Parts: sequence; C-alpha cells; structure tokens
Amino acid sequence: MPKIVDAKVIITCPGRNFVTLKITCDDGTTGVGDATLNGRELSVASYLTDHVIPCLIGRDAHRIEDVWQYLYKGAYWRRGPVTMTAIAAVDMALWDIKGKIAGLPVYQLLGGASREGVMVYGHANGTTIEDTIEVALDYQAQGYKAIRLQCGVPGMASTYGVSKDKYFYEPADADLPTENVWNTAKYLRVVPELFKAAREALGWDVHLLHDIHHRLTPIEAGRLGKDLEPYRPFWLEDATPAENQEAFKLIRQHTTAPLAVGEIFNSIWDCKDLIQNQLIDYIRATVVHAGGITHLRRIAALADLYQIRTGCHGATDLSPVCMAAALHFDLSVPNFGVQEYMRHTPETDAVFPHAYTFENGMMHPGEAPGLGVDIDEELAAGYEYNRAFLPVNRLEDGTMYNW
Ligand SMILES: O=C(O)[C@@H](O)[C@@H](O)[C@H](O)[C@H](O)CO
Ligand SMILES: [Mg+2]
Repeated sequence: MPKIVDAKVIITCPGRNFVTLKITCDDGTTGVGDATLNGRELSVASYLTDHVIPCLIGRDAHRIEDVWQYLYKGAYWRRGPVTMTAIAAVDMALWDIKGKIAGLPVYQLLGGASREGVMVYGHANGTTIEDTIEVALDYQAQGYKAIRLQCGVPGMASTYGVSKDKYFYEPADADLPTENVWNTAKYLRVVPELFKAAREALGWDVHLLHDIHHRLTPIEAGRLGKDLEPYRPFWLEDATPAENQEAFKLIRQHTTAPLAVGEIFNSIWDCKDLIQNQLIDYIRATVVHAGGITHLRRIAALADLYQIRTGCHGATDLSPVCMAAALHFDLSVPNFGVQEYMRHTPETDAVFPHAYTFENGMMHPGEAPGLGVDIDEELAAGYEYNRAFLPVNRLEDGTMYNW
C-alpha cells in the first residue's frame, strides 16, 4: 500500500493567492489538492500544517474514505469553510495519487464518462449594458453555450461581478477590505434591461445566467425572477443569503426562474433542506470548499433524487487544481448541469500545468493519470503571498450589508 511519508502546504501568488497541498508516498507518487479560501488563505494553510498533516503521515493513501471520515469526525469541531477546505485538499490529493497508481484519469475511477464534454459558462461583464453585451457576443463567438451577465448599476460606483478587466475578475483587491456601496432599487431596475438587450443581441440559443450574489430579500428576488421570466434565465444565483434555507420557499411562490445556490456551502447539511424541498434547481457546491470529490459526490447523489443538477463554482480564486478535479467530477456525475469557468491568467496557468482543455464552449479533464494537474514548485516559489481581502458592502446610509 502507498504510505504517506510527507505532505506540505505551498502558498503562491501569481496575481492572486493560492494554497496547494502536496502529498508524497513512499513509492514517490505525489498528489495535489487545492486549499484556497479567498481572503482566508492562511487559516486553511495553518489548519493543514498544524492540525492535519501530522495525522496523515504513515497512513495508507488508498484509504480515501477512511481518511475523510477520520479528518471529519476526528476534528470534533465539524464543518465550516476552513475545516472542509482543508479536508477537500487532502481528498483531491488522494484521488490524484490513486489515479496515478492505477494509471487512470480520476473520472474513470468515478464510474467513467457520462458525457462527451463539460459545458462551461463564461463571465461577460461591463460598466454599461452595451459594454456587457459586447463582451457576451465575444464569448458567443468563442463558442460558449452559456454566458453569465453582470453589468454596472447607474448611480452606483461599483457592483458585484464588474471589473476593470472584462475577462479576469478578481474581487479580493486590497490589503484591507474595500468598502462597496449598494442600492437594491437601482439594481432591480437595470437587470431586466440587461437581459432584454441580451436576448435581442444574442438570441435564444445561448444560456444566460446571472449572479445576484446574496443581495436581495426573498420577496425582492421573487420580483426580479418574475421580471426576468420573459428572457428565460438559465439560473439566478445566490438570490438571497442561504443561511435560512426556508427563505427560498417565498421566492418559489413568485417565480419559475431557476435558482442556483451553494458556492459558499461546505457540507451536505448546508443544502439538505433546499434539495429535499426542491427549493433550488442547481447546487453550486465545489470540490475545494465542500470537502472534496468524496463529499461532493454525496451532495450530487442527494440532489439527483430531486432532479437538481450540479453547477459547480469555478471562479479564478479556485485554483487550476480545483478546476481539474471539478472537470473529472463533472464528466462523470449523472446529474451534471454546468461548470463555471473563469479563465485563470497565463501566469497562474504556468504555475499549475494541466491537461484540461477548452474547445467550443466545452471542457474536458484530459486522459492523464490522476487529476492531470501539478504545481511547478520553482515557479510558485517566485510569487510571495500577498494579503488580499474580499470587499465589504454597505447600503448608502452606511448599514453593513451582504457583499
Ligand atoms: O459566482 C461566482 O463566481 C462568484 O460568486 C465569485 O466570484 C465569488 O464572489 C468569489 O469566488 C469569492 O471569492
Ligand atoms: Mg457566485
């Protein structure tokens, strides 16, 4: 059996911070796992270094399920983004090792391909509706079958999802949290206009998505969903903060717009009621923040009972290691919906050489044994950690709000 003899945490910052766990076995096989938690990277690095790695040394790397249960139940303090991101990194690395030793890409170990490729969605954003449509047309020309639309809000200095750079969106933009300002009424006026213009420019053969980013009350989300129904949104994401899973009942009473939630969920318990009461249509939990491939498969299996599909988070603050693992999961899971794909910069891609490919709106993890991704430690060492916080958000009167 491949015994774990070493494990280390690599922190690198090729334009943004990434945390990677690398596990080494006595036969020399190594595996990598993404452990990046945007704005809280060092918490996960410490959890791994100080509390997880000492317990890994000497264990059988093939015992993925037992290691998962050991790290989950053995922590006593269960769940939470830091704990579950650390467990996810170990899980990804062990699947990587198992695939390499078996000489198979991880998707083959998960039951093989259930489809020819993974449909992904890109991010079209712009200060104005016109700017956003222009970028969306470019994504359509690149072959994307699904495009997320986020535009600026007249009268607001900034809003979620709109960046200076139209193709690379990194919200963690300062050494201390940037203060954003929010006005729901202004936002609710512009989004229906955006979707109307998008359907006129892009037609009906492309999926259009939108991320509300936790900023509406349930009834406001019901209002927006109703306003967007004529434009057939593929989904409305994070319509309202999901700590109260019941809140989605109120949204469901008012709109048939499909709902997607879950990128900030870290376990099946966060989404169990949403799934069992069919309050959502897509579950966005990810490999890196929801306990790895092992746990995400359980979430997807529960969702499948209720015809809910996967729509994994895939922002640039999830590293190429997570993207590779996600694509193996996406290729195999029966109730796949769509995969978010915010391209990484060439700088990041150079640090994380990978086998996955993009072509004509679809992605594939490749046939390399394991996850088909690695970290170039020499290159990584050249990028010092650079503290960066996600912004905070306030209403115009100064009231703290959801970012
Ligand atoms: O759907 C998304 O991709 C967003 O919600 C993310 O950009 C999110 O804001 C970041 O991943 C937070 O780090
Ligand atoms: Mg989101």
